[in-house]
Amino acid sequence: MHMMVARPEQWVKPMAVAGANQYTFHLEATENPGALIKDIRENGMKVGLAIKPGTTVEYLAPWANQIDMALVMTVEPGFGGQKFMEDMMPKVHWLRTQFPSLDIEVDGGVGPDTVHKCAEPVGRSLSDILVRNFCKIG
Ligand SMILES: O=C(CO)[C@H](O)[C@H](O)COP(=O)(O)O
Repeated sequence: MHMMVARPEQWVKPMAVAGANQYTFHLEATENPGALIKDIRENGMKVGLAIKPGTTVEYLAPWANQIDMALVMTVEPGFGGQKFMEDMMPKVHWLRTQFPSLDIEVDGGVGPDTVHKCAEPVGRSLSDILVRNFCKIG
């Protein structure tokens, strides 16, 4: 579950009860990421940590060894259909280099014209999970 919400603390238990196996929250939305990570684990879920385009990857780095997945937003959160922000790719590259076993998700503007930019290999594939809400095939 990608929880693009304010006060993500309040939805941990309900999502676990609903059967979620991973809980991704936005680093910008909490004042205590460590406590939230612990709570998610204690509720039996994997931890995903997302950052908005304006947030530096160094802000995420202290938590990288405690999470299962880092999500680099390649659009501003809010709505679909936005243009892929290629200038977010250095964040992905840096994370892949510093934390080789960490799963990395890219969300926003991913499509036939941009997907290769997310997937160029750096040891292993640059990004592991690509999010696309609407995709026309054929
Ligand atoms: O919630 C989102 C952004 O707030 C979407 O996950 C993101 O925009 C992906 O959509 P698209 O298919 O348009 O790239």
